[in-house]
Amino acid sequence: MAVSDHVDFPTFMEGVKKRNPGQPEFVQAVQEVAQDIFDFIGDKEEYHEAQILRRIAEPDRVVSFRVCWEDDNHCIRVQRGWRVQNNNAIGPYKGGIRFHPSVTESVLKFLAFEQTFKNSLTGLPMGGGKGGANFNPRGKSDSEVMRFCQAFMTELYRHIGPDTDVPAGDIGVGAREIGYMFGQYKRITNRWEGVLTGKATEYGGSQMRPEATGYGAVYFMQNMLKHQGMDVEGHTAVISGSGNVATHAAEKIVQLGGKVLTLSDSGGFIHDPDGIDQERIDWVKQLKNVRRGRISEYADHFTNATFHEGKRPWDVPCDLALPCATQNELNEEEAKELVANGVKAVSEGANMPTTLEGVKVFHDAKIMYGPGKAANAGGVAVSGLEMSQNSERISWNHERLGEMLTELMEGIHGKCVEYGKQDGGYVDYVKGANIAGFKKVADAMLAFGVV
Ligand SMILES: NC(=O)C1=CN([C@@H]2O[C@H](COP(=O)(O)OP(=O)(O)OC[C@H]3O[C@@H](n4cnc5c(N)ncnc54)[C@H](OP(=O)(O)O)[C@@H]3O)[C@@H](O)[C@H]2O)C=CC1
Ligand SMILES: O=C(O)CCC(=O)C(=O)O
Repeated sequence: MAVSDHVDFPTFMEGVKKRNPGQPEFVQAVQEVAQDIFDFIGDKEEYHEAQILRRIAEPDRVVSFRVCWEDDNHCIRVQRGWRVQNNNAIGPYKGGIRFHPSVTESVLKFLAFEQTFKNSLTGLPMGGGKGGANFNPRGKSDSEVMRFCQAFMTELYRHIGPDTDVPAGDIGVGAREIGYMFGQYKRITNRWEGVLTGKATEYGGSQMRPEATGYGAVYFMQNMLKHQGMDVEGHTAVISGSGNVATHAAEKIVQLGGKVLTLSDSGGFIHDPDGIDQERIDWVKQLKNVRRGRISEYADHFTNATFHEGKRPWDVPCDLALPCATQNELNEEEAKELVANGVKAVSEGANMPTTLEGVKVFHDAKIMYGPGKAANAGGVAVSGLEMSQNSERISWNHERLGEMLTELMEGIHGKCVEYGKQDGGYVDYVKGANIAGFKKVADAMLAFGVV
C-alpha cells in the first residue's frame, strides 16, 4: 500500500524554506500558491500520495553557466546565466529571459514556478521555464549587447529546442536581444526553427506578440469590471513601468476610453494630469526603445507633467491600477493607500508585483484583484500561437490574432471565476488562477506515474 505523506500547509512551507535558503522570492511565490492548493486538495488523497505540489515546487532542473564577453574597451567581463526548467508535464518548457542586475537564482525560480501555472491557464500545451543573467543592458552599446547575447546563447543553445524549451523576452530582453540570440542559435546549429518567440515578423515572429502582454492585462481588467457591471471607459488608471508591458497596457486603456495618469522606471514616476494619450505613449516608446532614455525626460518635454524621483506611483488617486514593472513593487502600505483613494480594480502586467501583505489588503477590501499569472498571460499565450505558426509554417494576421488574444483572456478570466467564486459574488482571482492552473498540470503528472 502507498504511504501518504499528508503534511499540513505550515509544515509544507517549513520544508520549502529549509530546502531553498536565501531564496525569498521563490518561497514567496510557492507560499502564495500553496495556501490555495492545500484548501483545494483537502482529502483528495491521490494528489497527496503522489506529492504533486512538492514536485511542482522542485524545478526539473536549474542550469547555471558562465557568460564571458568582451566590452568596447576590450575588457573581459564575466556574468552568470541561468535557465530554470520548472515543469514540462503539459508541454515544452516555455518562458522568458531576463537581463537585469537584480537577477538571481531565486528570482528565476519564482518566475519559472509562476510560469508553470500561467501557461497551464492559457489552455495551450506549454510547460514552465524562465532564464536570464545578471547583465545590465542599460548604458551598453549595441555591439556590447550583441556580444553578450551571442555569448549567452553559445551556452544556452544546448539546453533548448522547439520541442524542449522555448525562451522569449522579459525585462531587458526585447526585439533587439531576441534577434541577436536567434541569429546565434541559427549560426551554431545550422537550423532555422521556432526556438525563441518574440521574434520580429520578418523571421517568423507573430503579429500582436509585442502588444499581447499589456493588451491582455487590460482585457483581463475589462473582464473583471464587466463581471461586476462596469467598464474601463471614463476611468483613470495608474500604471508603473515604461517598458513593453506598461506602454501597451497604457495604449489599450486609452483605446478603451480610459485616462492614463502615470508611468515609471527605476528612477521614479511621471504624473501627467492631462492624461498620457496615444501621441505621448508613442513618444515614450521612442524614448525607451530607440533613444534608451529615462522616464524623467517626459516631464522636461511635456510641461504639465511632474517627475517624482525615487518614488512609485501608488499614491496618485485612481480607479484602476496596473503594476507593470517588476516583482514586489507594491507593498502593504501602498495597497492601503490605493484602497483609501478608491481604487476599484488592480490588474498585474508584471509578475508578482504585489507583496503577500499587499494582496491581503486588496482581498480584505474586496477589490477586484487580477494576479499576474492570470492577468499577464496574454503574452505567453500569443507566444504559444507563434510556436504553432512556426511549426505549421503559416502566419496569422493582426486582426485574427487580436481576436484570439481576446478569446484567450476571456477564457482565463472564466477559469478564475469558476474556481475562485466566493459567497456573495466576490471573486478571489488568486485562488481561481492557482487552482485552475494547478489542476491541469497535476492531472498530467498523475498520468505519468512517478517520474
Ligand atoms: N514582456 C512580456 O511579454 C512579459 C512581461 N511580463 C512581466 O512584466 C514586467 C515588465 O516586463 P517588460 O515590460 O517586458 O520589461 P521592460 O524591460 O520592457 O520594462 C521593464 C520596466 O520596468 C522597470 N523596472 C525594472 N526593474 C525595476 C525595478 N527594480 N524597480 C523599478 N522599475 C523597474 C524598468 O525601468 P528601468 O528601465 O529603469 O529598469 C522598465 O520601465 C516584468 O515583471 C515581466 O516579468 C510578464 C509577462 C510577459
Ligand atoms: O512569451 C513567453 O514565452 C514568455 C513570457 C513571460 O516570460 C511571462 O509570461 O512572464
